[in-house]
Amino acid sequence: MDGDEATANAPTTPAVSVRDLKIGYGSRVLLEGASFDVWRGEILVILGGSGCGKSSLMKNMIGLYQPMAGDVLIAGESIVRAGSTQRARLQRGLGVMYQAGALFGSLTVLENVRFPLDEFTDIGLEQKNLIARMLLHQVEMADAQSLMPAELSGGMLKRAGIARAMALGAEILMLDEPSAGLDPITAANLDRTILGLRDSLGLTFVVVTHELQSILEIADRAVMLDADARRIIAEGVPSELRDRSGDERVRQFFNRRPDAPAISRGS
Ligand SMILES: Nc1ncnc2c1ncn2[C@@H]1O[C@H](COP(=O)(O)OP(=O)(O)OP(=O)(O)O)[C@@H](O)[C@H]1O
Repeated sequence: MDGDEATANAPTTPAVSVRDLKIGYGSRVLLEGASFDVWRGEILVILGGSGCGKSSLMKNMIGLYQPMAGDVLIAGESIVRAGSTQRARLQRGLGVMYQAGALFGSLTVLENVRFPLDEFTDIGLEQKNLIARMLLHQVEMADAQSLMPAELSGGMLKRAGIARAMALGAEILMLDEPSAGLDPITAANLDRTILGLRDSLGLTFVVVTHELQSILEIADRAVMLDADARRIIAEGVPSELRDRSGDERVRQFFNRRPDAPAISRGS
């Protein structure tokens, strides 16, 4: 048996691989020794309390910031060590939605979704409009294409942001706090859309959130960060982390207990 050949042909390259990553700002370290994989078609959630570095981790994963040490591989290629051309190519395979959807206020919803195609492709206008409408249809926003962002509800802004993140055909979507600021029903509907996109298009999602309900609903796996430990303190299936984690900090999070000391709250 040819082991090398088997390895080369095995469909085991993660969509994203985070390897011994150390991140921070200036001399301040937020997280170190972080390693995990995101598999194709998987929804992986990054969770943890406020300020533990979830968004910063995501920004390092998409090559927006340079980590202090370690590596991030996108489909096997390092986005950390990539030159600018290679990095731009890798980034085009990553669709990113920032917290508020970040739409341009002076453009219609359709124009916002079309924007990456206007910027990065030579496709004709009719074709681009067709793609943008199709994307809006996929996020259940077909009727809103002519509206301005100011006319949209919070949930609609997020949906339009997701459609725009998909415009260049990204297979990996990174969503920063998609349910933040949404009422529970709107958040649940958005969760359903995210699951639908994964199921119908096979997209891979990395979702930063601390919305417990959302985590339990959509995540195949979660990695949990902790500000004090500056490490990943848990990784696994959310319901198993909730029910079986031996770590009090993890149980506190999943059982919605406030930031009480991990000890002394027992019986
Ligand atoms: N560009 C930056 N320069 C310096 N410090 C930053 C920068 N961005 C974030 N920070 C700091 O890093 C820490 C982690 O921030 P980050 O936004 O990554 O956390 P988070 O877990 O996503 O928080 P939240 O859940 O509140 O959004 C915070 O103390 C923040 O002030």
